Amino acid sequence: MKRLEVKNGIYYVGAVDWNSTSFHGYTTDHGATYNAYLIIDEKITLIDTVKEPFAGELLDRISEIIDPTKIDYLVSNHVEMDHSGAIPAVMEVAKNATIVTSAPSGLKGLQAHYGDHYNFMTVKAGDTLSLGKRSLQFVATPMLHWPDNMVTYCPEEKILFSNDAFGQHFASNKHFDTEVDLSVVMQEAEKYYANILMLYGKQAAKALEIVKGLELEMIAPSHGVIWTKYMKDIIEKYEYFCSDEVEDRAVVVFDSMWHSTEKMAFSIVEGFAKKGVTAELFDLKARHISDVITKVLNAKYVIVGTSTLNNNMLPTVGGFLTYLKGFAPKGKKAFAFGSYGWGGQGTKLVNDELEGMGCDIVMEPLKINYIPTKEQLREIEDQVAQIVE
Ligand SMILES: Cc1cc2nc3c(=O)[nH]c(=O)nc-3n(C[C@H](O)[C@H](O)[C@H](O)COP(=O)(O)O)c2cc1C
Repeated sequence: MKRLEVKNGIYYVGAVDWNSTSFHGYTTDHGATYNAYLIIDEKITLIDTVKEPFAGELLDRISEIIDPTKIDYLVSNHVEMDHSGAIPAVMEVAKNATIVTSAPSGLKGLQAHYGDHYNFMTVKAGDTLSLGKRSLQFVATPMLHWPDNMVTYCPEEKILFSNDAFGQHFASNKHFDTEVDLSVVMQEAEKYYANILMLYGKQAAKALEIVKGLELEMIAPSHGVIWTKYMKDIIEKYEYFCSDEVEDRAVVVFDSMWHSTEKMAFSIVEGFAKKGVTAELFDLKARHISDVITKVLNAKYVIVGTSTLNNNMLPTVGGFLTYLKGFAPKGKKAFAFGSYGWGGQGTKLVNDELEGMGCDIVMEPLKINYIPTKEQLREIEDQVAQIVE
């Protein structure tokens, strides 16, 4: 195995999950990595671990550098199992190691996952741990995206171990931002932010202020590539993601049994086009909700369509709305649309859901009985064009 020294005496010892296609339900089209870092100093320190099935790869990478029994500290920035899953395997080997975690949530979370039989040291915001020549400073980032989250800064090396922040699901045997296709990595960073962090925009903005106050040469997240040359770019992206700024852009998302609602969706896209507004169409039979949510981030309009099935909306649309609601999309401009046969309850239910989650309803539900005619479709285009500001 190649030893990858990312900075003086600091090594990448993570794992590449080439075959990952789903990360707790979010699609990972470019695979994933679980990054861990080993610091060689008077105190040998491991920053985070990997998902449990990759414990062997982690220990093999560590063994290329030192005997893993010599690990003194294991810093757990986040309890979630993609970073903590290999803690038992590491502790089995490094019997004298101390796990460094946030108080109280990190400690409680790790004990609930792995028991209380390890040596633990709890740290809080501003605490410093000396490793010898280097030190680690801990920065609490609660609810980014669990209560226990923290990031770890090494001032002597000007490196931030940022855990989930600035991460991307992107498998590669190249680990720096300068070595990969940056456009793909940036898209994956956006998808990661949208699906994992979007709900916590306020906390993200606060954490960004702290990060901007640090002297930095490198940001080493626990997923994807390490930021060096493009550090400023990803920080600027994050500032934008967590801002209230919206693009004059619409996301039109729907499902349809016999294409009637689909025809309406096409006309809605055309209606936006008439006013020069970019609108993207997502058929929930073909597109995954994690991709749709990525587009919802910073979009002005979310338009949701369903036909009526058994007095209800289509189940895929219900699933999407449940996911959307979790992100509290307050203030997005929205309306419901769809075809129906008799009762036509589907669109009203979608409308009520959108309203209930705080969207700004800009039009009564657009409903068409069975198959829309050409005239009706033209009318839909005009109605949509009228609501565009
Ligand atoms: C299994 C089934 C159940 C349906 N249930 C209802 C219903 O409860 N109420 C209603 O208004 N229409 C109902 N419809 C009619 C559809 O909503 C209607 O055919 C509509 O045009 C389909 O639009 P779509 O092609 O976009 O799916 C049902 C259709 C099917 C196939």
